[in-house]
Amino acid sequence: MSFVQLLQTAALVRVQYLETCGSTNAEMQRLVAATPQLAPLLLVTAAQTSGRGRQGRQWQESPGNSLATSYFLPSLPPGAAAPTWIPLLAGVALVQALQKWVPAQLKWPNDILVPLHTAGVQRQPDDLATQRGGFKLAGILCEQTASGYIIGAGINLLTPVSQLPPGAISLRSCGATAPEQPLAALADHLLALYVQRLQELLATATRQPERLPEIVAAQLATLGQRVRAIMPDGATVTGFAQGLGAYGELILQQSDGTTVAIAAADIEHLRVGA
Ligand SMILES: Nc1ncnc2c1ncn2[C@@H]1O[C@H](COP(=O)(O)OP(=O)(O)OP(=O)(O)O)[C@@H](O)[C@H]1O
Ligand SMILES: O=C(O)CCCC[C@@H]1SC[C@@H]2NC(=O)N[C@@H]21
Repeated sequence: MSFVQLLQTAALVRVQYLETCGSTNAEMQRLVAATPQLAPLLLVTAAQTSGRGRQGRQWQESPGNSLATSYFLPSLPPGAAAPTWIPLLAGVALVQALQKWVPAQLKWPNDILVPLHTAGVQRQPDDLATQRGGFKLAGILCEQTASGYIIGAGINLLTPVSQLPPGAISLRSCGATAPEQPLAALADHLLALYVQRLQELLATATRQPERLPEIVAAQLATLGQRVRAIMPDGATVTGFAQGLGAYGELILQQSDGTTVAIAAADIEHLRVGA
């Protein structure tokens, strides 16, 4: 029995595998619209053809080498953490699952990185990897619907370096998987670890929301760095990433000592002195 079948047997989540799909998040949106009372569900494909990132950006796939998945969370009950924590919790769950293979870290808000000088990595750092503070192995895209939240995750599993975009890495090109390991077994093992951890964290968000800042901060490579935040309107804020706010915002301390809470931005790591 596979790892994901074990999850299904324990009734943790229903899993639907798709041969191919444009975007698992878009497919989940269609399912949610057709079935308003949809229960938790995991959509999975290794052949996504038009994956999306934040702000209409593209998530590039290498069909047969990468994993795309979307988890539907119907709701968070009253008294639970704010939904702005969901993408960060998904990031933590995926980071902790990937740590079975590599020293994965979270970059606020939605990037999963492997540190630049990790042993075994078959790729030279480029500008994008340096700016992010690591090679991008996976990304999270959460979207809200009328009846819940869609938690999308894209992971580069076996993609050769030649097919990866600048600044990216795959588990295989980290030297973390045996060359003969098939994608299905790897994907299955990773998904089971991810979904289990995600459900634990969502339970914590419901019962002990006060614990979230500490849980997320423990995996967040962004904290303690000097960073530039580029806001959706293009404005920039530079500062020292000090901590997380009540809604999961990134708290930056500016050079004049004042702090600012960043709710949404692209984050660049700055070299000391920049
Ligand atoms: N398969 C992939 N592996 C790693 N990175 C990818 C892949 N496909 C696309 N990307 C990167 O992911 C980004 C997707 O945009 P999105 O805004 O969701 O990410 P972001 O986290 O905000 O951006 P960034 O990673 O540049 O900080 C693109 O900028 C692209 O560089
Ligand atoms: O760029 C990012 O960091 C976020 C990328 C998120 C990609 C995943 S793949 C599964 C799900 N479906 C999509 O269309 N996007 C997300």
